[in-house]
Amino acid sequence: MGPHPAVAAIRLAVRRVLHDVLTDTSAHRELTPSRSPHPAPSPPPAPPLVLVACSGGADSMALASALAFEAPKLGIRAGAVTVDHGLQPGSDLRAAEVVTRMTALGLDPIESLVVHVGRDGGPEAAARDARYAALDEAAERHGATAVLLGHTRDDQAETVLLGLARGSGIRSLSGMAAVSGAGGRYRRPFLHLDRQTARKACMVQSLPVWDDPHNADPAYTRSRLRHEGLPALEKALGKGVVEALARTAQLSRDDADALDAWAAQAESSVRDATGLLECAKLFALPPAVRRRIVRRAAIEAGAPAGALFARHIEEVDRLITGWRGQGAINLPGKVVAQRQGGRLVIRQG
Ligand SMILES: Nc1ncnc2c1ncn2[C@@H]1O[C@H](COP(=O)(O)OP(=O)(O)OP(=O)(O)O)[C@@H](O)[C@H]1O
Repeated sequence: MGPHPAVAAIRLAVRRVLHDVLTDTSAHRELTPSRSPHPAPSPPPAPPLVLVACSGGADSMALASALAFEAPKLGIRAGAVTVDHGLQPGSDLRAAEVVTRMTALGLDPIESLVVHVGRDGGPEAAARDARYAALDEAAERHGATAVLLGHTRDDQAETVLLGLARGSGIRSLSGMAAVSGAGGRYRRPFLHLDRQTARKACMVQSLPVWDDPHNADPAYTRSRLRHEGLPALEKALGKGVVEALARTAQLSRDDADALDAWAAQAESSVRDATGLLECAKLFALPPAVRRRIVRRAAIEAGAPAGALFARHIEEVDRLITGWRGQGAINLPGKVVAQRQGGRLVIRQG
């Protein structure tokens, strides 16, 4: 008898990603030229290492179990990292528990990292920044080829809804990428898998899971969305809404990539000989392309991307499309945008 369908599903998802990782690694090796004209026969390359980022929750426990099962069959070493944010009493005990569970799965190396969570951008963003910094550092130190994250289709649907509610365009509707980070380090094998499948896979494999109290804490926006927003939407629109939102993410990502490429190409044609942006030429472009050029120029001038919102760009855009002698516009990062003699000048003020 084969494995339970939920276990088969998580293993297949991980196997696919491991194949991608292997393909990318061997392509990279072939592309990396030897420095010496007469290279000495090199020792066989060490088997690649893939780490799983595990919180002890159902999604990443399922992920860890599937990685432990699939990696050896492909000659890949499999390890794990758990991050202790130190935000709840007993978080150190939980981290130790995760290490025990990862050891039982046969993963090696296993790391438990304690991080300091600051305050920038709110509690969720600060914890995430600290976590990714720790994961990056661990990946570098171990020379890991990839780090697997347990985000599911449900997480993706939540991310799309959060983007939609912010009103900030299709880039934020495109949610999380299946591959991201430096050199495509982060991989999300479960992005097309629903949360229930991961939970079920843990249950049938008798893997104990830890339910993060933050996930149920109504103080967190994502938690309210998970426990109130999405169920209400499902009630009103039907069960397929999560899948539809995840599909929206993929479609939006493709559209956003195409528009970004268009804007990058169009940019040189709207600059004058001195490199300044010409308002008449910008005006002739479709708004989606024009606003992207404006945004890129603002970031180039020093505006932090994370603090630059759609309303900022819209206001600068009005210097081009609704010119009536407006004054300079202040942007985050002390960047100033103004219109001067038919040119749009964006620079540090
Ligand atoms: N403390 C942590 N240590 C290591 N990895 C983590 C930690 N928290 C989150 N991750 C990684 O990020 C992914 C997404 O985390 P997030 O908190 O958004 O989702 P989650 O629903 O809590 O996931 P899970 O059920 O796996 O805990 C996790 O699946 C895991 O891969």
